[in-house]
Amino acid sequence: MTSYPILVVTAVTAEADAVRAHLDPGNVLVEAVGVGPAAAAAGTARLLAGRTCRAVLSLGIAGGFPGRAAVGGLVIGTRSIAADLGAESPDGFLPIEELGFGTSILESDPQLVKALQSSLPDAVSGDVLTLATVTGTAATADRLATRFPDAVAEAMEGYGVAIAAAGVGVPFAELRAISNPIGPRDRAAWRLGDAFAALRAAAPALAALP
Ligand SMILES: O=C(O)c1cccc(C(=O)CC[C@H]2O[C@@H](n3cnc4c(=O)[nH]cnc43)[C@H](O)[C@@H]2O)c1
Repeated sequence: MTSYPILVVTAVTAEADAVRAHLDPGNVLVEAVGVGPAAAAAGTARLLAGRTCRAVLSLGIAGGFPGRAAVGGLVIGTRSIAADLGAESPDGFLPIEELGFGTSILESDPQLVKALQSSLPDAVSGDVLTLATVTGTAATADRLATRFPDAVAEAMEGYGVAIAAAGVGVPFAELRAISNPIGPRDRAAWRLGDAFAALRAAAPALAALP
């Protein structure tokens, strides 16, 4: 029986290389499409056009909410949420649901989540926020942590990949390795080596996905 490949979408080549080296290329296709939700959606849609895939994964590094996801650890996204898609108001942020323009929340496929959880038992599961701007102040981090009590991480692509996958009815999930805590910008504190090591270690779990 034909087994269609898994498509793994990353933002940058370094993320793609981290997992590609540990995978059977016939079974998993890994492509970097650029940083941010727009590049992620456009790149994923292009890769899915004229190709059948059994699942699509958004994969890469991310910021972790302190106390919820540790630097160097892995996060399995149960939902990918476009946290800045909506409108400001004097009474606070209004998500697109409240504006009547669709949904800012896309669920990961439960079977993919279950398979990842079973292959990666140390990973934390929870919501992963998608933002066009990396959080860089304690005030924004606190506001997001309050608005999204189940969020464990933020990155810049998951919702974009998910919307492209949903457009063609392909199961989606998000897997992230934490490179930095979410909070006041401190680029020197980013632990890219630890996060890339976690991505490399997670690669075999991708090949085992249903
Ligand atoms: O601020 C810098 O100097 C800088 C240099 C290189 C890369 C960056 C990024 O922001 C990379 C964004 C890239 O990584 C993901 N990511 C990692 N941590 C976070 C975060 O705390 N919040 C949002 N995104 C994050 C993201 O998915 C991008 O693909 C900055």
